[in-house]
Amino acid sequence: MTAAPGQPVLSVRGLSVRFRMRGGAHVSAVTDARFDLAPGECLALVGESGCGKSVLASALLGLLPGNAETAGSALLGGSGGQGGLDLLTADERTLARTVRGRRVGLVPQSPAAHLTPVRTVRSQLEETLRELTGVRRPALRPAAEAAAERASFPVSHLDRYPHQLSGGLAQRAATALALIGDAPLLLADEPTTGLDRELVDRTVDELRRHVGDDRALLLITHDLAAARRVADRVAVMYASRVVEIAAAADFFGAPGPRHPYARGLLDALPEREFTPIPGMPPELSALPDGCAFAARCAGADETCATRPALTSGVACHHPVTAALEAPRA
Ligand SMILES: Nc1ncnc2c1ncn2[C@@H]1O[C@H](COP(=O)(O)OP(=O)(O)OP(=O)(O)O)[C@@H](O)[C@H]1O
Repeated sequence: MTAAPGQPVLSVRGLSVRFRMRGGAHVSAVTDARFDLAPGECLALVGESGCGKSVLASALLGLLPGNAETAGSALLGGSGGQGGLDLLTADERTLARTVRGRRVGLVPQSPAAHLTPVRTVRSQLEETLRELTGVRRPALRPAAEAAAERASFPVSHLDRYPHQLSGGLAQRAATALALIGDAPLLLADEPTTGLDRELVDRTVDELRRHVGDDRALLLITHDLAAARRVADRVAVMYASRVVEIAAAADFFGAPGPRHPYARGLLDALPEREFTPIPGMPPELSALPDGCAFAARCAGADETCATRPALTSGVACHHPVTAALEAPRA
């Protein structure tokens, strides 16, 4: 099922996730996230470890643990009530039968943990094909081979077990599984963890190749080079909030990021200034009322004691503008 014409594949509004902890405490893992994902688009969600990226992905798949409380909406295949399914309120039966694999394909962080260790790749592809597409023998074998080829997984390796695969091939096997249902939304949660640079590039190029007229990719990563390589837009998360959303060309080129945290992220890259952002992110159980980045920000002043809204794509009371800073390399 694809999005209606002119509709986003995914429309996230005010999505918040917080975890109930012992003693009445709460961890706010995602706060008021809002973004759309258009057909044919790749949105990279970037940010430091622990900022809430994976929790957001789990919310979209209905895979949050029992101590999670959610608010807002995440409409799949429509918005404004026009045929969209709200992933936050859908029941488990709907999610299991019609969403996971069929409308949202997950490319996991760790294929080694995602693939069943005691079954060959062929058997896992065939099972997923049976389940999602209804293909039966004798068509199953050629269908599994076609599914492998689609993700550039060598057919000659189909009878191998996951532990017999390199990291790159395991990732391709996981991608092949994710593509079987032809889901309009591909959700890749840190799909390049543990891969070397060349394999990272190959993996994200591969994922990008599957973003077509009807399909969008949400790429969750802390690898800014990977985001730069394939994303159309970049959403930067800090301490549970999306603090900037920008076109990738603007973000990585000129004028560059406008939020001080996002600029700090880029400046920390070895190929840029290699300067770490001072300090640490706040505890998600004790977020300040105002800007969560203020304690680490050289430009903070009294206005930062109030929380900035995400206006014009940036949540900062005084975002850096092109007029203030020279374009970056
Ligand atoms: N079940 C839970 N109960 C309480 N806190 C949780 C739970 N699951 C996740 N968290 C917290 O939510 C926060 C966000 O975690 P998340 O895994 O989304 O971060 P991330 O940005 O994906 O980081 P990484 O890149 O390391 O995966 C973390 O502080 C984490 O400890």
